[in-house]
Amino acid sequence: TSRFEGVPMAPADPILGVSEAFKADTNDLKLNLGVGAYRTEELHPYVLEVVKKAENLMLERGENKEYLPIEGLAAFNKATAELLFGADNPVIKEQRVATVQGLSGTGSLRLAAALIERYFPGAKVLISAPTWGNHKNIFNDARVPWSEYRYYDPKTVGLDFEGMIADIEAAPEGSFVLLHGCAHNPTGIDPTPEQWEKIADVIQEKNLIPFFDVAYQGFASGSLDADASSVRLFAARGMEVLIAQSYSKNLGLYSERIGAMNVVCSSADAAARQSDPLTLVKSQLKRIARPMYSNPPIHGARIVANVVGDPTLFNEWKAEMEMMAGRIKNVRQKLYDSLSSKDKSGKDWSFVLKQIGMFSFTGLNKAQSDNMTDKWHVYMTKDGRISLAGLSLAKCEYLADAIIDSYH
Ligand SMILES: Cc1[nH+]cc(COP(=O)(O)O)c(/C=N/[C@@H](CC(=O)O)C(=O)O)c1O
Repeated sequence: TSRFEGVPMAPADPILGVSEAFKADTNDLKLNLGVGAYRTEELHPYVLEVVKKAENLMLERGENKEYLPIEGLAAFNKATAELLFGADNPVIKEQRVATVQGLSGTGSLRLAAALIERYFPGAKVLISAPTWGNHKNIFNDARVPWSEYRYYDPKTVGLDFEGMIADIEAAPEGSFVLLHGCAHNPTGIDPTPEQWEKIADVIQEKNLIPFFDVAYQGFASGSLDADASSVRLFAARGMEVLIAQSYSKNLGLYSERIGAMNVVCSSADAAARQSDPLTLVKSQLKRIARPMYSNPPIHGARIVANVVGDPTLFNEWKAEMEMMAGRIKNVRQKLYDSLSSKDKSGKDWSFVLKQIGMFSFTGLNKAQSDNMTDKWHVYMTKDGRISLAGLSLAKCEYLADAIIDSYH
């Protein structure tokens, strides 16, 4: 007998496990609306043109594969902070941002969780109800306590703003509040600019710490600046903020694992570098990263630095992001049209149009989601989320039939 027999079977991942089930399905009607990964109208994965151009440039240069510093590629760290805030933002000019390259969004969130666990003992993180399927795992494994703030209101299929504010107001001083920068996952429901102002007010009044997860900058609206407006609003108030970034979706670098952890500190006493909070925080993020993975992979960092660093490539990237966001908006509209023309029940499907980003939160419960898969071969997460990025215009009628059948 093996000494590993006592190891229990881990549950399938609520999101990535759906892709495994999809692959196993032999029915050619099958649709993978599970994982949030962009697909073309032909439902193929998409490598951005600018990524190919940057990689050709890199190949011609014949760069080496020496270890990166623990904090990552300097050119990437500079570019990623400037993308997030805008190069002329005071937090950049005053050098009040510490940036450490992370293993994409997940790895960056994990670095921050480890920092919280180590230097903010007892502090908890407030996460939205519902939230991205991996947030709870990340904080559980980092042994950081969390609790939920109300976010989704099934009655209005909208934001429960009063509940959200009440739960944030009730949080103990010094708690971290995890916020989705844009394109909330899984609901696709974002606060309005006025609501973001109120959220910032409450976090400031209650002396809480804002912690942004920015996984879709530029991919939600097609504009890098618009999608970063919530983060920039908090920074403009002089607040200290944690921000995790990912280039999985907006630059299509899913498996390159490229992202960053940014910390905005209120004071950056550049002279007294030793006691400067940024230096202290960066030193501890490095201390955490070294035994975890030592130093990050260089390839994705170079791609981002090359794309952002070259004005032609940067503009081409913006155009490709608008194209991707545009295709998803078209699919969203076509799905809405199909649902409202096919469904005779009089149900109001306009929530499908109001939601932003990659996902639509259908309101289908677990049993109904199971019906989508078992009967219609539509693969989606059991919280009722569908990734529109995996949907083509050609398949919208079929999906509408499946949703209507599953609802009623
Ligand atoms: C909000 C959010 N934050 C972080 C991540 C992590 O992505 P990374 O590739 O580590 O940078 C994802 C990925 N979301 C999609 C894929 C996944 O679950 O990993 C998803 O929700 O389908 C998010 O949706």
